[in-house]
Amino acid sequence: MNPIIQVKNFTKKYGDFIAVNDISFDVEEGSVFAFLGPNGAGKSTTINTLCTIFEKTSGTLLIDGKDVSRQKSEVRSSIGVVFQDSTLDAKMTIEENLKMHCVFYNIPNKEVDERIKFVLNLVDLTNERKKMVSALSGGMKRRVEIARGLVHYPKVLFLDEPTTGLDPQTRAHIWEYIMKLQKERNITIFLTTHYMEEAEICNKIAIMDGGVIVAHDTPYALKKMYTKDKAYINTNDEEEFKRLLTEHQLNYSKKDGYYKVEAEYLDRLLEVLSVHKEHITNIEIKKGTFNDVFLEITGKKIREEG
Ligand SMILES: Nc1ncnc2c1ncn2[C@@H]1O[C@H](COP(=O)(O)OP(=O)(O)OP(=O)(O)O)[C@@H](O)[C@H]1O
Repeated sequence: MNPIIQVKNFTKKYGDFIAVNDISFDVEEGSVFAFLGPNGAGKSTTINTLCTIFEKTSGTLLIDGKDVSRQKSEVRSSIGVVFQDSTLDAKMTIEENLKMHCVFYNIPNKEVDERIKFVLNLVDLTNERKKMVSALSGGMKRRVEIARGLVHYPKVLFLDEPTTGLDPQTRAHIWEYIMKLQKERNITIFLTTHYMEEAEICNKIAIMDGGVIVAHDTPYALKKMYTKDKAYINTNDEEEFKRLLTEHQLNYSKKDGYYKVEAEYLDRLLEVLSVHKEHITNIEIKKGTFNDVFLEITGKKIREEG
């Protein structure tokens, strides 16, 4: 395992206010890493410091072994950044925007065409390259931003809510590109999202709240730790069913005519169901969701899209 991003005891203060309080985490090379948290958690502060835009107050932040405070230009050539707000020049074509970025990054002239061809192919925009950015849909603009973030061949791509405001089909396409980058180019993706189903398909997730990291693990481990499966049951003998649940020390609640029973103690639940089977009219088992994980850890619902 090779950590391409290393954050150690990072603190950032704005005046007396501690926005990020002594956090440490690593991101493995070639992984897709989701950085989540409610509003004001400290995500943007952390990302902006990693991207060399903000100065840290204390701690060590390394990207590909380079210090983000002391080796800014080396770090900048190792990272690509796609922010939420478009920074494309709308009065230029896709190709012109990419060319401008190549100049900015001192890409040798002889390599420019090949690189532009390569990144446009990655996001399926080869045939659109002569189009003006002003004429593109929101999804296409986001794809151009991703292509531009890649044209200097970074090792890490930072994506700040890459799919916010896009329709489900375009979101799915953006995810295809993200996964392709990871698999075929071994690019490390560091992203923020408020779509829990997107966080769930990442390799690792860190959840920030109040300036600290409150959870950091695989989606599977977090789900296992923070959610419980539940059984939704209808019965035609409620009194007897309640008696059995109580006798077997199973927590339950009743809503809209069905009993919601925690399926944590499966052996006890199966015993109740077996004794009571003649009276059960419907049963459904629901798995815990990643929304439950987020709610359980932060006590807050993830921001819904407006
Ligand atoms: N320039 C600043 N001066 C003072 N306080 C700031 C500044 N920038 C951010 N903060 C505060 O620092 C805390 C962390 O902010 P940050 O933008 O990093 O959070 P976030 O997790 O990215 O939130 P969001 O999801 O809303 O973007 C917040 O309380 C915010 O108000």
